[in-house]
Amino acid sequence: MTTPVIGVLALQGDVREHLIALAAADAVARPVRRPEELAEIDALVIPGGESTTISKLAVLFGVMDPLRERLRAGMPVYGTCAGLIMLADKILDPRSGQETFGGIDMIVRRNAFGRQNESFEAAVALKGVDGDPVEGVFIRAPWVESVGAEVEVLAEHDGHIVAVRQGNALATSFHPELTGDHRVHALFVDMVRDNA
Ligand SMILES: NC(=O)CC[C@H](N)C(=O)O
Repeated sequence: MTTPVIGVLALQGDVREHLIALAAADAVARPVRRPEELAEIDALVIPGGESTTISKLAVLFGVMDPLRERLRAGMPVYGTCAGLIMLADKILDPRSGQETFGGIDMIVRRNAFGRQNESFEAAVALKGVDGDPVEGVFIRAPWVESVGAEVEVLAEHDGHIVAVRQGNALATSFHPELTGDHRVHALFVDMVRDNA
């Protein structure tokens, strides 16, 4: 495959940081928010932000269904934080009307770490990333309450699942795009190349 073209869903959230991290990991990165733009990418990142807002805007911009279709067809996807929530087949505590794209057979709890600690950083050993643990930046982060048989758990923090993979879908509760360490994005770009 030539250099993969990876979109960053640009409805809301930290889009710019993902564009920078993907470019550093040798992908062509571009913001996408319209169904026609979705058709032109090899893979997609769903950024952190606010999952209820992303859900509403996805419906408004007409990308909810086209994106679900592409995910069902196996397009590689990586979601961070709110993006992880958007990839969950089920949310434990959804706001009314909140929908997800789905794609990972898991149940997530929103703002799960929030009660103890709104935001924090912790070293996270992530399967698939060699060397030092990654710096996990958790911002009102969800955790994964439970996963189905097809889901591989890649990392835990304090006994809670914070990174998973199912087929071509990768998700982390934390934000590697905010750290300047591009190893997780490089892992995703490798997934995209393997898929080609
Ligand atoms: N940093 C984040 O993406 C926070 C996620 C946010 N708490 C949500 O529920 O969408």
